[in-house]
Amino acid sequence: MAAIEVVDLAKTYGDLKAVDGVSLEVAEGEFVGILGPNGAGKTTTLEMIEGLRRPDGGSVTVLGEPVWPRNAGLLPRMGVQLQASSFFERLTAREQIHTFASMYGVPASAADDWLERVGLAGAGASTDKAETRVEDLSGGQAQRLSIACALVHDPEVVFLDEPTASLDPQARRNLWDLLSGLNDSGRTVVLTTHYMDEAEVLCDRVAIMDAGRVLQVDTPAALVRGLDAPARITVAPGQLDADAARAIAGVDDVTASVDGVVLTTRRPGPVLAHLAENDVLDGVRVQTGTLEDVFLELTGREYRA
Ligand SMILES: Nc1ncnc2c1ncn2[C@@H]1O[C@H](COP(=O)(O)OP(=O)(O)OP(=O)(O)O)[C@@H](O)[C@H]1O
Repeated sequence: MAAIEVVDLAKTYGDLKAVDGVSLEVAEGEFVGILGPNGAGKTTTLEMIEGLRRPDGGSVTVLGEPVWPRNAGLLPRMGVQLQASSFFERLTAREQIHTFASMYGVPASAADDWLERVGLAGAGASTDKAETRVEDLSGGQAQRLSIACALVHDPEVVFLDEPTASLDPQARRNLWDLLSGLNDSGRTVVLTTHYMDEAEVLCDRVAIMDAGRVLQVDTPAALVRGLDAPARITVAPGQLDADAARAIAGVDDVTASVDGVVLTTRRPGPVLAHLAENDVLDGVRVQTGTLEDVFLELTGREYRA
């Protein structure tokens, strides 16, 4: 049985089709990302899957049960982190998560364990923030706390809405370590993100969303493999002149840049072999397609998060 089954989901605001026929199946234990630019419809989709917004059309089941009308029986089995994390004011981090724990009948010791697991308390934490008020936490610390609060009742399915939005690159990477461990114990995780690299690093499969529709769903590697995009091979400066590069069989285009000579080719194998034979392989950089290229191919537009 799929952990999550979304069929032809739709939501309209006035004239705007915010979600326009989205279907998606998530297997148990899978980590799936919904990736798209601002306004693509990710949050609306996620909140309908969570049972927080009423769909205008289509259906959602989580763990085999319909999420709408509001299904209170599912709440203990789901962990939900909303995009704007809201906390109880003036509580410390520890009081905050204890409050969440008590709502689910979870012992305070389990809540303390979660503070440690997300690095906000205990010997492993670089800075112990358990007794810090939530409004005095940094953005990254607040995100860690809100994820811990969403997980404190050990849900089977976890939903995260842009968990690393507005964090600096270092804090994002720290949070990735935490998130990548989330489904180790078989939890199903669905997150939304507008960061391509995040989707690529964390997710088993990625649903690329734009203008209310899911354009393609697959593993990041398969999405990129399906591209009809050439490889770009950059040879370090001073090793190869542009005319010699143009003469290499399989090279479609050559441009000079400050990084060296850039060869565009759909047959990187023979071109690299030629460079090796001519002893100019040192410092060569090969770039293949990225999820940005996939988005460009699917929509005809550059990806702008
Ligand atoms: N309650 C609402 N009333 C009217 N329009 C809405 C409402 N919620 C969302 N929208 C619109 O629906 C579209 C999709 O919004 P949504 O928040 O789902 O996108 P998103 O992909 O999550 O974007 P972001 O990355 O900016 O959060 C946007 O154009 C948004 O302005």
